[in-house]
Amino acid sequence: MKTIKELEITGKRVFIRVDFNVPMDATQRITDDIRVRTSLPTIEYAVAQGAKVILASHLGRPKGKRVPEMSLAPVAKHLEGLLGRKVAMAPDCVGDGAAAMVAEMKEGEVLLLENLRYHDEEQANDAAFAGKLASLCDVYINNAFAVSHRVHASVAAITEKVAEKGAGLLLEKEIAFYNKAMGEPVRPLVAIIGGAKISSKLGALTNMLSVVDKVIIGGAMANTFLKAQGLSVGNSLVEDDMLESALSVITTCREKGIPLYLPVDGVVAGEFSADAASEVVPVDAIDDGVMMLDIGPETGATYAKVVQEAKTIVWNGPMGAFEMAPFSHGTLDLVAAVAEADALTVVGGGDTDVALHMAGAEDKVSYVSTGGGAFLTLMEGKPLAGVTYLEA
Ligand SMILES: Nc1ncnc2c1ncn2[C@@H]1O[C@H](COP(=O)(O)OP(=O)(O)OP(=O)(O)O)[C@@H](O)[C@H]1O
Ligand SMILES: O=C(O)[C@H](O)COP(=O)(O)O
Repeated sequence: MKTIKELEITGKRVFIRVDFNVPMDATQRITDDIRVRTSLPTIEYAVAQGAKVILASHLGRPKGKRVPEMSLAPVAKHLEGLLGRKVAMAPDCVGDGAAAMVAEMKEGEVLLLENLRYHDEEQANDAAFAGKLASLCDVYINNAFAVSHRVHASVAAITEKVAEKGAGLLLEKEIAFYNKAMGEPVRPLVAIIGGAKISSKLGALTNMLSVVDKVIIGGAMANTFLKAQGLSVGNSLVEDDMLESALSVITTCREKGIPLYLPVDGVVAGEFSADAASEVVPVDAIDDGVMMLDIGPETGATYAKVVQEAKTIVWNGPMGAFEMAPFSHGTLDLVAAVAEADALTVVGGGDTDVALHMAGAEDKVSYVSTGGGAFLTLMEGKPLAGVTYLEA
């Protein structure tokens, strides 16, 4: 896979697929701009090289309709502030309007196309649609790591329609950090897996077991592991159809001699609410009427110790329902431990990133991935479609 720096882009129309799928509040104010900021080095490089920079992204899931709340116009404004230069906004990503704006571009100018997913053909990986996008440019760059697990027109089919293609600096960096952590890890390598469901992370968990030295489990997925071991977890979120899978992970760890850390205590409450009265109980004393919403302090202390001894850490998924203050300690304390660890630390997953931000620790880990599903795909040991198409 070539990178943007290996391609001749001066004076050329360079189409950069970015992932500006950013969270916005009801007034369309961007509430977290990490995906925009991490795109800047590639955009600035292309501008400095005198390319005509055409940016394209999706935002949300408008299902082929022009949903005004999912317009990228607010992102163009925001990007303008970050870049310190004008960012023109095209009325659509294909069609005469976009083509006319591209035709008038001068070297070093930046244009953002409107939401790719206003067209069904984007997610259908439609070849004709990809051809229309490709007709806007001379060079295609994929810098959209977070959507590179999707076989969509602007990620996949377009690569077959352009003369020159390559990776942007963000895509390159994401892959490099992940490969450094998982490909040639300084050991011990510790995987921390949390979040809501085992079902969404079983593939990642299973794949990680062939590489990691220790595994820490937290979040709601720990409940299923505890239940699989015969413990009563009350009303806690459990995936009953995953009990067998949880047991098989436990067995594999035992056979391979991989320590698997599960909670020994937890913070429980009668309801999923920030105002609910909560208490700490051992995991073998969870009453019928309550649910476990965070790991407890004893568990947190053990997890912190494992993290402190690690030389490489890969983390996806929070330890509890951290959005609510009474259940945030497990996750935030672990963020603090990971931040202090003398280790290569790679963190991925939307909610895990939010927790890092809450703790103000995003600069204290080696790398924060911009991907959720894409990061998980790497953890599953699967190739990223976007990368495969760039290499073909
Ligand atoms: N014990 C628990 N009971 C119920 N919900 C929990 C529990 N622990 C964590 N959660 C919830 O799990 C969610 C995060 O899980 P998820 O697997 O989506 O994390 P992620 O991989 O970091 O994020 P994303 O899926 O956005 O990339 C949070 O909303 C959190 O409240
Ligand atoms: O937010 C993400 O994970 C990416 O932008 C991909 O979005 P999608 O899950 O809607 O394809």
